[in-house]
Amino acid sequence: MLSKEDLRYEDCEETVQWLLDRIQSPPDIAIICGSGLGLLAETLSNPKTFDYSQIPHFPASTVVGHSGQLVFGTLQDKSCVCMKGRFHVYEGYSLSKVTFPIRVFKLLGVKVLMVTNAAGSLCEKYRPGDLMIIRDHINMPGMAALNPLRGPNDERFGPRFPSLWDTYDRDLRVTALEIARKIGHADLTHEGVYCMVGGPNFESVAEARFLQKLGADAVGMSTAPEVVVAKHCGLRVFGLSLITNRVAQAYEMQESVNHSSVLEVGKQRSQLLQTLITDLVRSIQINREPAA
Ligand SMILES: O=P(O)(O)O[C@@H]1C[C@H](O)[C@@H](CO)O1
Ligand code: HPA
Repeated sequence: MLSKEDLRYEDCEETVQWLLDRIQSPPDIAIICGSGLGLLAETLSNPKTFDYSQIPHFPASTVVGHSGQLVFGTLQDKSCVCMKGRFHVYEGYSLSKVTFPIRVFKLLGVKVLMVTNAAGSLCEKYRPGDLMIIRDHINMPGMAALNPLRGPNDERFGPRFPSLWDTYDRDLRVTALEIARKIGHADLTHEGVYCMVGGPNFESVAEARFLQKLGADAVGMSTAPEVVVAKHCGLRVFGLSLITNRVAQAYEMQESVNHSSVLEVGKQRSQLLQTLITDLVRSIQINREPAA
């Protein structure tokens, strides 16, 4: 049964119609800006911006560093939409709300979803300021039934039992690594496994050790639900983590992390992220089906 919190296909259609009435051309590519990474949205030309509070059924952003705006515009001649701020489960939102924008993007005609996030490093060789192209994820809440696909399945969005084996698009990952090499940042660009936890606390030492043993290279509090829903509805997905801190895996390690330091690293690396995403957008070929 759907709960009162769950948004339906018809709610999605309402939001899509509201947006279509106000934008010039529907987007082909959607970009979600993680904590402190909203400056990515400033790269769009001819921007048309909506506060989340204006958009029917959209939740509000409550986290510092997530300004709560949807920006439509052009990047490298591609029609794009940027989420300046995402929704997190720890804010108290249902997974249906957290992932609602993805379904809106799908119905708007988006083909490719690019997700960015801030994450802590569990891998010896990752340093704050490094980038991790997401190869795969571990959805900790999802594995414990906090999954955005829980409940009745609406086939208009996708199948009951989607497979996640090839979720993070191979061609986009390869191209992103090539771009990192070309712009001279191969040394700080890795490919790895992102693990989502519910947050909002940062990890205890025992939790960090556990996640590292599970095979996670970086840990954060978002992304997996958005990606599950994107894959469910057939979007190509690219994911990029900005490593903002090391996660202490020994009581002797003097690693302190807080949200301000996460945002600070985001600011320092925003130019690099913009360059990488912009070059990746340039490389994407969009095949729009001819109008009927
Ligand atoms: O939205 P993202 O996943 O980038 O935000 C990360 C996780 C928490 O929301 C916050 C912690 O500083 O950064
Ligand atoms: N843990 C969880 N989420 C995060 C971290 C972290 O260390 N850094 C940025 N987001």
